[in-house]
Amino acid sequence: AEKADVVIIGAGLSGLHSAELLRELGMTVILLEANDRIGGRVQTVQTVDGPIDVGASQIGRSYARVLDACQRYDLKLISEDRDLLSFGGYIKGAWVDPKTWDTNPLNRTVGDERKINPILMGQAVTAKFNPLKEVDEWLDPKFARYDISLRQLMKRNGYSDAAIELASFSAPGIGIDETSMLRMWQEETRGGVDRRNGPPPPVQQSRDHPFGEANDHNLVDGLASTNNIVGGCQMLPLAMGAKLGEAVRLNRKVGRIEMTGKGATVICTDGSVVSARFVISAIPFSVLRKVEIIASKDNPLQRKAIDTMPYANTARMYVTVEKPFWKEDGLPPSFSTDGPIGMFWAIDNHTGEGRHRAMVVMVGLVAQAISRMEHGEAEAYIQAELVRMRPAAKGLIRLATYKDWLRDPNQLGCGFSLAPGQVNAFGRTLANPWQNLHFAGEHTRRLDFGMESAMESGERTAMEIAALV
Ligand SMILES: Cc1cc2nc3c(=O)[nH]c(=O)nc-3n(C[C@H](O)[C@H](O)[C@H](O)COP(=O)(O)OP(=O)(O)OC[C@H]3O[C@@H](n4cnc5c(N)ncnc54)[C@H](O)[C@@H]3O)c2cc1C
Repeated sequence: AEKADVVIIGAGLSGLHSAELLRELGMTVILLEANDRIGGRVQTVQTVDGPIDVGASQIGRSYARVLDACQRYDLKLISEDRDLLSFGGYIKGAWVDPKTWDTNPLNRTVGDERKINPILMGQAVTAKFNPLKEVDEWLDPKFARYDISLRQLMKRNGYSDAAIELASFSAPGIGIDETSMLRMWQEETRGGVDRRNGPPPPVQQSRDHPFGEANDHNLVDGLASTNNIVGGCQMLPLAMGAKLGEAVRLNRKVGRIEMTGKGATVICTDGSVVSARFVISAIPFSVLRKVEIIASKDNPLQRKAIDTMPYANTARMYVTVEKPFWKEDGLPPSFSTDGPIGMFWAIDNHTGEGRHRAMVVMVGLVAQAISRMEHGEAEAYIQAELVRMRPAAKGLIRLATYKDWLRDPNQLGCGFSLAPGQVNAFGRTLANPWQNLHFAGEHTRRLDFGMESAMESGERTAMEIAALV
């Protein structure tokens, strides 16, 4: 067996950051990566239309560690150019205008609910009842009673069945029954930090699209509210990996971890073996549950977390629209639907004419359903659905690339979730070490979100180990 002080499983941002910090502390590190590339959920695909980030791309002003790493590796940031054109809704087989929804006969909600944009019901209710002020409060037992679903929250607060039905297709998280409110509010409360770092309102207030995809483009200390890395986001893990050099081993899928109390042995599916004093699992629980973990002391609660933590999916089809078909049919360029393709995001090209970039964005239960189809079948189905709803789009949509994160065998999902009851059951302890096994990855976040949470967890595990040697 090869030997190192620390063996890290997974070369996503969390594993890479942990490795760079442990190396700075003088430890020997080996990083085992199942894939033939590093970066995990940071992936840039080269297409005929240029590089496209099919995973993470957006870097906020308060991404301290990510920004610091970009500076260290001399990566250039630019204000994101992905503002969305205005949104409509295709609900129950009809086009609805959010502005006149209040008086639309299809609107069966009651009282004040009638005024809520139907494509935003889930998000609006989630935001309205968020009791958290600080980024760590989602784990505070003081808020344990909110470890419930969005449906339960809406029922508790007297919402009509029609409002609950609408909320089910715009619920943040996996779905209206599947995700704990505390998990949803963690993300929302953390998002508030970025908003506080931006220019004062009303800069973004006039936008009529709902998904926080509008960049305010106002530079504060040289940063817009949303920034991208020039050349694609994968430039960051590539730079980190290049510095680690031969410590990163590609095509090494871990199949087994054996812990003895004094150390651990990690065995890959190709038969190669690495022994180390410490192991860091920097892979999602969706794939860790396929790894055999042998420990001299069992940890039933952690096993439960690894085995049952749900993962959300997103599938996205990135396309070029040859000419703006919305000028033909007079409907809003972007739209959200309660049907099987979720959302169509038309991206502003700043001229209003000619080619536009666009994305079909499937999240939640819609994304889980589309995953049952092979890529080719899914692409054809999505194109057909688009043309069914927007006949004017026929022949004008050209595929750039498609990515379904649930079908990626090294990811099996796009991001961690916690079901109602799971924050109280194991959410507060799942980042704790189990003998020599430490846990990094965005799913072990405490305060942060997105790429920054992966970096946060890499830093935490490096500090845990530094404190033990
Ligand atoms: C579509 C999408 C859009 C996103 N957009 C943003 C955004 O705009 N901004 C933002 O901040 N965040 C975004 N995120 C979130 C961000 O990408 C993640 O939080 C972050 O990259 C996770 O890093 P990680 O190290 O925790 O895990 P990962 O990146 O998943 O790394 C895990 C690694 O482990 C490897 N692995 C798996 N199994 C094994 C095994 N058995 N043996 C060895 N290796 C294994 C995998 O191949 C992978 O490389 C997005 C995510 C997705 C999917």
